[in-house]
Amino acid sequence: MRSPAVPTPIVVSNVSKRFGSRLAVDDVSFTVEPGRITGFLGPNGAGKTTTLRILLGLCRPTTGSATFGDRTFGELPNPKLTVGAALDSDGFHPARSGRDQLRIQAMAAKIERGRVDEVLELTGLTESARRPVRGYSLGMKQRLSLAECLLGDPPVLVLDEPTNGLDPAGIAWLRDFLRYQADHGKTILLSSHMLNEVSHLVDDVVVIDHGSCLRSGSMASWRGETESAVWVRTPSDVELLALLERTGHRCDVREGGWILVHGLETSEISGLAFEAGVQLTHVEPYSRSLEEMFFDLVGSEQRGFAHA
Ligand SMILES: Nc1ncnc2c1ncn2[C@@H]1O[C@H](COP(=O)(O)OP(=O)(O)OP(=O)(O)O)[C@@H](O)[C@H]1O
Repeated sequence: MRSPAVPTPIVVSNVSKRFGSRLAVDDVSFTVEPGRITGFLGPNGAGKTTTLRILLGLCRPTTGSATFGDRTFGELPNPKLTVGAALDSDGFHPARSGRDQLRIQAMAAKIERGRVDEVLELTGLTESARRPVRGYSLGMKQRLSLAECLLGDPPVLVLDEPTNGLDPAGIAWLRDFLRYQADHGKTILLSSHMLNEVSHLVDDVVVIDHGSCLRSGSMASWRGETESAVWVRTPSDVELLALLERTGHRCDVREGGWILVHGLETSEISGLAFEAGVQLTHVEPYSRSLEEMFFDLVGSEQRGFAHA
């Protein structure tokens, strides 16, 4: 019988990493809490992988420290029992079956054999477990990486770009899988440069760009700080635009007759239009995407990266 894993935060304190003249990570600090899914987000080259490599003991920080609880990766007696890490889902032996890959890993980490079938079940791979990995889709390889992470039932999961190559159904499966793990107390840190893709997966965000941490905290508080806006449609656009101008409200006219009104809630624009006798046929709250919130943070000159 395994004893339940002790909830373990990830603590990154003032980590910097210099490669020659390049400062890849610049004084980054954040904490990842147990029971939460935290997105480590930023464009290509922002410093995400370097930070994760430091956390996982694969690279030494120039300054600062990164720990699981109060221990660095190197200080953990059997790391697989504390942290499950997936940095690369393409490192499996193509001729070996998924089950054999996991058995070898389990043996090396002195984990009981029965756990292999449990993690195959948890990741939905039981049916394909005896087939060689060369026949697996990218999504199945991602699941096999997750299965490997779970072998030691660790309290912490660290996943580098886990949505890479997943179709919408795969992303939906990953969301439910991660939520289940977080609800069972695991600390989950996942990196991604596809901001909108992960916005529905994460509770908290750490945003990094050019090696510096720009923001850390909950998605909800970040959303709460962004300006409200409302989509409306009206058969009387001239009257509505005149009303908005009179009342000092900024708006954008978009395709299909939609008008985006800034700085108002749905009830406020409805009340304003009703009092002025302007009919509205549609009123919908506008929700800013994570990508747009990111650009608000760094300035619009960096818009290029999102489609890289
Ligand atoms: N071993 C290395 N030697 C020199 N420079 C490096 C090394 N590893 C990373 N870098 C540089 O450090 C910066 C940060 O790279 P890193 O891979 O951490 O970014 P990233 O956010 O993970 O990007 P991506 O989303 O593309 O994986 C980049 O400019 C990269 O070229």
